[in-house]
Amino acid sequence: MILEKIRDPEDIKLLNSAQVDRLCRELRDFLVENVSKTGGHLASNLGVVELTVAIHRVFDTSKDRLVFDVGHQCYCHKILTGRQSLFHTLRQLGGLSGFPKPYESEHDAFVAGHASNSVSVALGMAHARTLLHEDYSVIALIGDGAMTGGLSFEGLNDAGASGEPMIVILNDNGMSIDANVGGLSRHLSRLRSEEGYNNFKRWYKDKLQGDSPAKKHLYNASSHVKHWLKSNLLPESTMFEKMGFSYMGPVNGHDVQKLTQMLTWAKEKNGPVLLHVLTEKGRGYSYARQDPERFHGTPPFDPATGKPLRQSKPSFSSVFGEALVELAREDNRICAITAAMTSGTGLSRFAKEFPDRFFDVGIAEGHAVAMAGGMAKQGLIPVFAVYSSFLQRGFDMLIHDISLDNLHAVFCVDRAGLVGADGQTHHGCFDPAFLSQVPGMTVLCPSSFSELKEMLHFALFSVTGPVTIRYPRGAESVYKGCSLPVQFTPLREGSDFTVLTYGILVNEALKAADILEKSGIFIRVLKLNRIAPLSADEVSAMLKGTTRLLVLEDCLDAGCVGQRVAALALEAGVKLDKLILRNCGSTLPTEGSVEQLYSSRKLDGVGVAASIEEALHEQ
Ligand SMILES: Cc1ncc(C[n+]2csc(CCOP(=O)(O)OP(=O)(O)O)c2C)c(N)n1
Ligand SMILES: CC(=O)[C@@H](O)[C@H](O)COP(=O)(O)O
Ligand SMILES: [Mg+2]
Repeated sequence: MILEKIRDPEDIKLLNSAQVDRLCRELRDFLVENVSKTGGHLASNLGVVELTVAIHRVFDTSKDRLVFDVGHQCYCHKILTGRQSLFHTLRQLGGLSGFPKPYESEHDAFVAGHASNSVSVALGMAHARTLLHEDYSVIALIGDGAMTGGLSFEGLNDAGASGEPMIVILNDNGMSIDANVGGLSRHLSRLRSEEGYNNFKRWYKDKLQGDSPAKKHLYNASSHVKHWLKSNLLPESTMFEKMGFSYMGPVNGHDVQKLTQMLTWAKEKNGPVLLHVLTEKGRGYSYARQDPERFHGTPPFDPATGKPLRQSKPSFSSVFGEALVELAREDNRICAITAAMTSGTGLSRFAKEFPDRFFDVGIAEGHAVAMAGGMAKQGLIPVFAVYSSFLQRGFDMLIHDISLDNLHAVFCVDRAGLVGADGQTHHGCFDPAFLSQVPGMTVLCPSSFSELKEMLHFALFSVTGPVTIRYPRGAESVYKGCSLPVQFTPLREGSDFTVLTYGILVNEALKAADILEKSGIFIRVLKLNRIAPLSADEVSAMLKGTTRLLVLEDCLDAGCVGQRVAALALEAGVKLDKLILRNCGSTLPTEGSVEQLYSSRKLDGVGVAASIEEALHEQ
């Protein structure tokens, strides 16, 4: 085994070409074997095996700065930079992160998880190197999907003009999570045809050049075809050159030798270079190659069949998607928008049934929000389904392009709260605070599938201004009730303590009530159905009879609902003897199962019950 012997990435530079080929094969086997157990972003990593090896043959990532975009394709890099023996802990509590983390290794130059920032970060590093008179290379590795994000254009625009020596490696596999979309994607596929053209030219010369009169005749007669192909299929110059980059490629991203040569040239250039690399997502594992979307982020699976080990259950996303299709059949003003997350947000069926009313805008959340504003203004009912942490990108547009004109756009905020294995960059821990700050925004929080459906109907047809429905990753739990969107619903009565919560955490509050009941402690469980707007009168009505309160949430503390409830209670003259704000605190949890993370932050039934018992003993 060659892979086992790679203790340091410098070892890769010593391998001969046969050993490099073997290393690539072993890396693929290692990825499939491990990710089949842990789950993770398999297809993207299988696609960058040769590219990662070539990068390590040319650069020293302990000093040269390799900035991953999104970072879901960093597994080979982690394996080759001293983390092979820990790889079985990937995406688990206390284990390796699935994304680059500088705290894990000096080889991880920068945090990643959200798309399209790598060129900006790399340019910042290049400026630092120049101003501090240091000597190292800076490389941004960005996919064709991530390049659809507006932020990457801002970075390219600035970097191209800056003249700073840096390399942007564009890993073009034609795929985002789903097929890539938009004008850039079309430009890239035209550039890709250059590789096809070069291959054709080689074949053409090979076959038709020679001394025989027949070959000469055929060569002359057909050369106009070659010229036509060149002038009609290939662009005159690339957008990257126009922005100030030296463009190199496209190059076969599975040929380590060619890649090594190109990277060496790029390293020597004294200015910004864009190296266009063509790769195949899922390469080397037939199930992933045939269905790269399914293997983009996969749960554990059987490597022999490619089948997931557990059957997938209905989720809030799938229930939302089905419900939206039903409603869209009734009302043709309803449109669905996704920012490159069609399947993740449950919109695949909508996309098939209503292609004209379905908009995949690429990884462009800010644009999606502003576009929803335009649609709403002109009479449509836009529904933007988006993961909570990615909507952070659209905060300004929520205020400027939606709220200021009180437009009726619907935001279906998926992955709200803790998401589990993706960790810090993906937890939806900010939206309760930032959505509640948007003037005029209604924020609804279903705790069950039936409630989600009810609230979707209410949001589409009964709310006039902007409205959000926030729901978690995965399935509903024990609570399957349905409260119409009234402000709050008491789920359990008791006078010793009140637990106020919303969304999926009602299940933990109910568990706490069961645990405490066994010790003769009876708590009131209040379920908030709408966390914004919230008034002093509503809080006063909610807390009638309550003197001891615990507010349970899966977001960060600053700006959480508990803080608002406390302030409004004070304003309303509600006197509380005891107040516990139980949330994620001021730091984002890392990776782990949602249950483990709840437990680590005492957000689970056991933790809540223990806190209440402790508080009662103190009194
Ligand atoms: C701001 C933001 N929006 C959405 C995502 C979700 N996301 C992660 S990877 C990905 C597709 C990236 O495609 P590409 O960069 O081409 O990489 P590939 O998977 O093809 O290797 C998307 C949409 C994200 N990480 N960040
Ligand atoms: C890398 C990335 O941002 C996405 O692929 C994310 O991991 C998807 O997560 P879900 O599994 O929750 O859809
Ligand atoms: Mg891609």
